[in-house]
Amino acid sequence: MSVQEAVTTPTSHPAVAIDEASLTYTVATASVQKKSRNLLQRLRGITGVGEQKVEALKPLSLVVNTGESVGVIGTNGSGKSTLMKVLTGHLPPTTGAVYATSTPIMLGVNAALVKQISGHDNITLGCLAMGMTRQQVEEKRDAVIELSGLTDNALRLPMKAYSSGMASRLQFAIATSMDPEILIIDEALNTGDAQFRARTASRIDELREEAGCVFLVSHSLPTIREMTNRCIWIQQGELIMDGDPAEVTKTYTGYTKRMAAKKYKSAAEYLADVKSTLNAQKIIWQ
Ligand SMILES: Nc1ncnc2c1ncn2[C@@H]1O[C@H](COP(=O)(O)OP(=O)(O)OP(=O)(O)O)[C@@H](O)[C@H]1O
Repeated sequence: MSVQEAVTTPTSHPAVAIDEASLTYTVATASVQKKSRNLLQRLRGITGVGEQKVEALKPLSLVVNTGESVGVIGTNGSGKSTLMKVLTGHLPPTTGAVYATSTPIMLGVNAALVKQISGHDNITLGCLAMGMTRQQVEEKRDAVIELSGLTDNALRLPMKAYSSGMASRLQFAIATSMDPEILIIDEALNTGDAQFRARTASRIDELREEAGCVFLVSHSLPTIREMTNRCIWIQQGELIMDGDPAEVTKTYTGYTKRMAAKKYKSAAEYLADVKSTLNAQKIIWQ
């Protein structure tokens, strides 16, 4: 769907428009004399520093509307995180552009929480860091605590005493306390237990209802099916499929099964077949 179409459809309001965005990393590499055979010789033979380009994301266009929660799937190294970093503005696209109605907030496993201070203090710090006033932090505190599901005792402990699941819960609760219009969750949910997953699912629903839009990057296909209403499959930096989560995850499994069985030729043909049916979005500005 184009932005033009999206705008003219009464029920769709684009929250994010990715217009032919691509990303190529530049990596510094050591230049080595060709004759070197073993590691030591190769190290001795280093003649200088070169550069290597990694095309992590090929030009990709996508429009996501408010109220959509989009699952992002793809095998390791397929470009999912890179796309999310381009969305949040952490990485400027090499070509193309990204437009969003507000700054997308990334909730990732590495989001900044301070291990040495208590959960309570992390709530204060995290909320202040997201731009809340002290008064807003106090207004939100109970809701954050409730969503985290952590006891007062746990919240008094320094975060270094938390399990990874407990840390994820708190991180999720802090990050979503802002009611961000566009929220990106990168793998953060996989460490939670069933009870927490149910809470996050209902919080994601709330965000969607509050006219937000959510991107969820995950290798857990049940999580994607449970929590999203649209799914995109990225492979080798390209958009392969975009549609209903049940259908996309099923098709994707067809690919991963071939890869796991080392049927590489068949997997490549399957991928090309699926991609050929993609109705690629093109953004037309009015
Ligand atoms: N900082 C970087 N410098 C150079 N290349 C990078 C960098 N980060 C990622 N890449 C490369 O870009 C490609 C896409 O990586 P990306 O992290 O986006 O994949 P991903 O789909 O998120 O993978 P995973 O599921 O393993 O997290 C890979 O080939 C990777 O090696």
